[in-house]
Amino acid sequence: MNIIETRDLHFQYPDGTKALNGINFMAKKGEMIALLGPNGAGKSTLFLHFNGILKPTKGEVLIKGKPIKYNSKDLIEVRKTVGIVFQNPDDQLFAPTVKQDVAFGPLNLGLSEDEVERRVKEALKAVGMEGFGDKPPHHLSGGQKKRVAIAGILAMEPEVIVLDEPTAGLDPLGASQIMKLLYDLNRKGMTIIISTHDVDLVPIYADKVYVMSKGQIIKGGTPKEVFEDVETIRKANLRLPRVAHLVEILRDKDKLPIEMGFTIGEVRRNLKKYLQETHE
Ligand SMILES: Nc1ncnc2c1ncn2[C@@H]1O[C@H](COP(=O)(O)OP(=O)(O)OP(=O)(O)O)[C@@H](O)[C@H]1O
Repeated sequence: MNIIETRDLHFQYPDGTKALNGINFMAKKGEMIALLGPNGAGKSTLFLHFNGILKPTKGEVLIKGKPIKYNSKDLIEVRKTVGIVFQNPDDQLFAPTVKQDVAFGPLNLGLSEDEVERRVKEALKAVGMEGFGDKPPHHLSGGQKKRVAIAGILAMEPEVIVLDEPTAGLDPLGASQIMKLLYDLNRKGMTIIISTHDVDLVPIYADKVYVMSKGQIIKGGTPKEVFEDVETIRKANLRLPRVAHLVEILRDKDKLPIEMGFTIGEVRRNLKKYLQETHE
């Protein structure tokens, strides 16, 4: 069963902007999905439908097979299942201290103080922000705010975590730490959906990739299936992972028949294979 599904989803903003034009999106339990697309493609708008913050103009959103009903009781249940980390952490952080911010969601779930404390501690540790609990969020750097925003959602222990550009604004080490954390959570069974412009990270972590352009999904599949369709990738103002671009150049310009790959590991294997074959 799909844990999140949209059927023929359309959305128009009050000013008339048609941001989504017939989206059929599917996330199965336990998948790690990356949504790619240029600025303004509709990624954030789609995400805001996943926990009922926005209501479709047409079409429907199903959580665990049930259409969202948009009454407050139903929305509480939906938000227990699906947690969203917004693109801009300033939209998410508002409490006087980091600790209070991360505790806000769990407290609203009516959990005991001990349980809230445990979750806050664990979530801050997971994002590498233990020791920052007493700081006001507005004194943190952009990347630190992002981590705290992620901790706030982790502390809710949702079944699905949706992150709008989780690595944007993070330094390279911070970005790989966050991706590694999401990967570990995914291995433990959590469904993870991210939007990103970081095409180098996608083939390493994602099971499934969707490409959006102008409010539509123009391609979906495994990273291999998606990145092999170079025409669609370039049409959506995206690029190949750099390591794949290198293979493309070696094949096209240098006429070396190296098998395509999308991660450093894959390309390394393919290069070694090629070198072994030519030296036999
Ligand atoms: N509140 C709003 N009112 C009107 N139009 C909006 C609003 N928010 C977004 N839009 C428009 O909807 C379209 C989709 O925007 P959205 O933010 O979903 O794109 P995105 O793919 O997340 O882009 P980015 O990669 O830049 O974050 C754009 O044309 C945008 O200008």
